[in-house]
This record gives sequence, structure tokens and C-alpha cells, in this order.
Amino acid sequence: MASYSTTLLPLVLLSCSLVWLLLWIFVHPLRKIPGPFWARRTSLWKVYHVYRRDLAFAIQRAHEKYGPVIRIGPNHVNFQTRDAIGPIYKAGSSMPKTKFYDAFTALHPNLFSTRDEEFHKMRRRQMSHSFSMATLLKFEGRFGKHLHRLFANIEQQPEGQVFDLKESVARYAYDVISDLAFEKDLNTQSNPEANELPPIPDHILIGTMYGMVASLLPYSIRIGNKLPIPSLQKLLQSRKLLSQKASEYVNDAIEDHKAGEKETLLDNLLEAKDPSTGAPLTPAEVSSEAFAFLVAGAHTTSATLGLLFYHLLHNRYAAEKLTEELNANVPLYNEGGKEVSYSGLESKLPYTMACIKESFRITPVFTMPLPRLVTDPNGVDINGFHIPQGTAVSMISQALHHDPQFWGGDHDQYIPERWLEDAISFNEIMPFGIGHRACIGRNIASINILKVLCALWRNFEIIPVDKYEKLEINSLGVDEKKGPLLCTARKRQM
Ligand code: HEM
Repeated sequence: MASYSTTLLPLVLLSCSLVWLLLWIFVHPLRKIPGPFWARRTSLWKVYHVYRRDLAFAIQRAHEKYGPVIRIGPNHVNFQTRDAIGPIYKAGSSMPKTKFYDAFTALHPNLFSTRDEEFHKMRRRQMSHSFSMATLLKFEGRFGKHLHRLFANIEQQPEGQVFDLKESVARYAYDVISDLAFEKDLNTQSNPEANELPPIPDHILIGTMYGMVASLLPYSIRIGNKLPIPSLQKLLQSRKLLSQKASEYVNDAIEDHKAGEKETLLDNLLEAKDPSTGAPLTPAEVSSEAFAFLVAGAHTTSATLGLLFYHLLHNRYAAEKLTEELNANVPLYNEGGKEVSYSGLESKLPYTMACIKESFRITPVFTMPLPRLVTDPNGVDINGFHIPQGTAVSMISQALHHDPQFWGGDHDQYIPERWLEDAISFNEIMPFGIGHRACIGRNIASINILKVLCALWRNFEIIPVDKYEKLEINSLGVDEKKGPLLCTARKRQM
């Protein structure tokens, strides 16, 4: 009897696997969509590439090999061409976010991670006033305070002293975002030894990795917490500390708000009431949003600045034209006072804006696929393929921004001039996402990036230590330049 069952069991298992494989090959509704062998069979292909920190590039390479529509998971299709933007990202609530985003819910659902479209509508309404350009310009002094520290740190260095510009701008970005969100000065610029940067990239890496096998959530998180892998436990611990810190800051911000003492991005949320119950938001709900500001806002801004400076320091022609334009339009700090006001700056600086746009195009930082769920029972047709209900569909900025059909054979070169031609608008790319889930912090990022670029480039001649350094990128959902950006700086006199 025992020997009968031991021979039967493997046979049953083998037959089941065979049937599953045949169904997969001949019946699966996405079977005609090409893609890497392992990606079509398992989501672990994505996990593997997140772990290797090259997911965006793996997907870009897969598009080069298999075409503009590919499978990057058993039930996940990625598109590369602009035609797909409308049906995926402009279809409103009929294309909600997928379970991938559950991995970014730290304490409570927040604007970024929620899959509930009604909740999203309410929360976005509650927050949009704080993120409007008019409100942010009232906080311009806050940006200025941190910019002065950045400026002073570079100015005070002895001439010829090598420093890491990537780290300097990262410290600025973390300090300013935390100040805007909680009016909490992280002080990472003034006291770098004592104040390490918060471990936001770790949080993003873990979220992206767990999110890639979202069907296993929340079990994967529980299992992950128990796995005796020291590097994973270190990552998880730093993530926990980060969310505890966010809660502490929020509690302080709530007290200050009650006392009418501080103005932060959270103010509108602290005043908001639940439309059905009339109750204010709980501290956990506010913390969850504040945590999302830090995660979605600080590393993205710092990584974008690091990459922008890399491009400018390694493209002499663009650097010279930028210098010319800034010299003609922006006063030195010691001439026209310390502040360059943001209002009207963009329109005075077309070449500078083209440099920023080109950096966003060639090295977008928010490169995780932004998956949406097909909910229409009849499915949808995108790029000539029928995609059934229940499928995740996405685009990644890295592939869209390097589509050779649109950008041409020189898509891998940093050429700001392409933005000066009338035919191309910034809407051709999606560094901030598109549609109703697009970035709410875009104005903050725009102010930060232009102000930092103007302040540093106008006032210092920055010289890279390695003029020929080849750019390498850590692609972990939000990308950044690998390694430091070592430079020296000399103050400009005119
Ligand atoms: C260069 C800087 C930034 C980049 C490249 C960026 C990029 C993005 C992208 C691509 C999305 C869409 C995600 C999706 O569709 O799943 C997004 C959403 C979001 N971003 Fe940003 N972001 C930046 C800065 C910021 C800042 C400074 C904040 C806040 C302080 C912020 C807060 C958010 C939030 C809350 C969402 C979710 C919006 C929603 O679903 O309604 N971001 N961001």
C-alpha cells in the first residue's frame, strides 16, 4: 500500500504540472505576448532584478529584444510607446493601482499607496491646496534657509578640497522635505557626522521587492521579518525606525499646529474632517501621509539633483551654454541678495529648463513600473493587444524615455537642445507619472531643482574629479547614481 502511494504521488504531481504547462502555453490569454522566458512564468524575475538593482534596465533591454509590448510577469504586461499612456493612465478610476502598492503602506493607507479610488479622491482633495504653487511660494523662505546652508558648506571649503556633490544635494533635499512636511529640521547639512540620512532608499527597495510578489502580501512581510538573513533584518529594522521617526515628528507637528505655531504641508490634513463621520484624521492617518512625503519626496529629489549635476559636469557643451544663460540672468549671491525668487525664473531660463528636462528624460528616477489593474469585464485593447480583466498593465519611464522610435538613435545622449524644438513638450515623458495618480509633489520638486541648480551653478565653478566617469545607476524602484559625485568647487567672481 505504501509503495503504491509513493509511486502514484509523483505521477499525479507530474501530470498536474504537465497540464498546467500545456494550459500556460496554449490557453493562457496573454500567451501571444512575448517577453523574457522567466518573466512570462514567474514574478520572481522582477524580484531578482530589483535585488540586482537593475529592474528598469532589464525591462528596457527586454523591450529592445521583444518589442513595445512585453510580459514582465505571468499576469503583467508592460508597454513602451506613448499610445499606451491614454488607456492606462488617463482612464481614471477604471484603472486603479494594483496590489503592488500595498507594499508601500507603512502605517495606514496613504495617498500614494491606496487602491481605493474613493479614498484617493477625498485625500487628494484634502491635500492639493498645500501642494499648490501659490501655497508653496509662501514657504519660499524655508527652501532658502536650507539652500543657504548648502551654499555655505561649499563656500567654506578650502579651494581644491574634494567633496561629494551627490551627498551635499541629498542632505539639502532631505532637510528641506522634512522641514516642509513637519517643520522638523533634520539638520543633516549642519551636522553630517551626527545626523545620517534617513534610510529611505532601503524602504523603497524593500517595498519594491515585496510589491513584485504582491499576491504573497502580507505573508511575505511576516516571513521576511523572521528570516535569519542579517542584511534583510538590518533593512527591515531601518524601515521600522523610519516610520517610528515619522510618527514622532507628526505628533510634534500636531501639538505645534494646535498651538498655532507652525505651518507645514500637513496643515490642511490636520484641519480635514471625514466627510461621512465629521471626525478629524487620526494621528496614524496623518503619520502615514507624512511618511509618504518623506519616502516619495526626499530620495526622488536628491537622486534627480545628483543625476542632473552628473550630466552637466560631463557634457561640456551643455555646461558652457548653461553658464552663459545663468550669468546673464541670475545675480551672484553677493550681488542681488541671497534669494533668487522662483516666480518667473522658468520663463527667463529656457536653456536651463531644457537641461533639467533632458536629465529627467535620459535618467528618470521613478522607474518602478507603475502598474494599473484592468477592471473592465470586457478587458481593454492597448497597442493592438487584447488585455483581459484582472491583468496588471504598466509603463516604466526608463523604457518610454528611451524608445528609439520616438527619440531617435541618439536617445542615450544628453542633448538639452531637443527640448528647445517646438515639437517636443514635457508631456512626452512621464517622470512624475500621468493622470489622476500623478505626483502631487511635482511643484516642490520643480522649485527645489531649479533653485539648487541656479544657486550652485551660478555661484561656483564646479569641477568633476573624474571628467570621464561613466554613469552607472542603482535601479531599485527610485534610481540613483551609483557611488559619489566627487568634485571641487571654485567661487565665481562675476
Ligand atoms: C523629482 C522628484 C519627484 C519625482 C520624480 C516623483 C515622481 C512621482 C511619480 C512618478 C509618481 C506617480 C506614481 C504612480 O503612478 O504610482 C508620484 C506620486 C506621488 N508623489 Fe512624487 N515625485 C517627486 C517628488 C515628490 C515630492 C517632493 C513629494 C511630496 C513631498 C511627492 C509625493 C508624491 C505622492 C504623495 C504621490 C502619490 C500621488 C497620488 O497617488 O495621488 N513626490 N511621484
